[in-house]
Amino acid sequence: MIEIKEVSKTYHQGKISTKALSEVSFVVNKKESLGIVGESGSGKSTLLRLIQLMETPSTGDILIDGEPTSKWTEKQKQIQKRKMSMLFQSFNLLSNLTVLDNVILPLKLQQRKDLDKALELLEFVGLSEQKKSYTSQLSGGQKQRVALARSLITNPEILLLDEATSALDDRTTEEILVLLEKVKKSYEPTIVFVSHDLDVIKSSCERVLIIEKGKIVNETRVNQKKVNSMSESYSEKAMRVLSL
Ligand SMILES: Nc1ncnc2c1ncn2[C@@H]1O[C@H](COP(=O)(O)OP(=O)(O)OP(=O)(O)O)[C@@H](O)[C@H]1O
Repeated sequence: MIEIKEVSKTYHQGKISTKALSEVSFVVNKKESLGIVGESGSGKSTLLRLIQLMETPSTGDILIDGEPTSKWTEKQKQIQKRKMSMLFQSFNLLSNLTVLDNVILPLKLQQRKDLDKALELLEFVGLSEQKKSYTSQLSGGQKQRVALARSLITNPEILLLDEATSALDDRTTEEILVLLEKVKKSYEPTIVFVSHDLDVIKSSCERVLIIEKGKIVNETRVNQKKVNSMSESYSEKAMRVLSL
């Protein structure tokens, strides 16, 4: 369980201070999918970076399984970071590496190698045939599939998604959301999904926090609609959404 306890974050740039988060408190339960929605600049990415232990709160603390991370050594933080993976809007793939090498990269950085696992994950995301391609040859949806496979190679307990579908069109977004459901069933990670896209969050999260100007202003359980099957055509989706 992750507990965000009265966390504030202020950035200082010269004489300018920006309060990105203001006394934010909430928990993320093990294996749940928590959505965080809010407009641009509301503090969503800051929250993810804090959970990821890439930044530290100005005040307050982040507790992981009951332990305050502010008291952790760098080594303890490093161990926790390895239990988390992040998916970005911009995919963050290396264009000079093949699809397979991109997937295996997080293991290589830890001086480990597991080719079978990488191949299994490429199969899981439906990209076995592209394993030798360079990522520049792939579509946006395919790139995010590679990024998803790469994020799973370290068996993360926590998957953090920062606007992970925001660069994709509607159809491709649906495909990634279907894949995310498969990830949930097969790997049961804890998911924190940050997005400004309400439809995406509604499709993929059970519980949602609404953030505004650095404060959590509301929390709701999602009346979950089923993720649409991949067979729904663009025009069917358009009719469904537009006729609501
Ligand atoms: N490294 C930084 N230095 C200075 N200010 C920052 C930094 N990171 C974020 N901010 C500021 O903190 C506030 C919250 O930013 P944050 O990126 O967390 O919001 P967001 O909801 O993720 O927005 P977006 O959806 O546009 O990425 C903004 O006012 C932003 O300008």
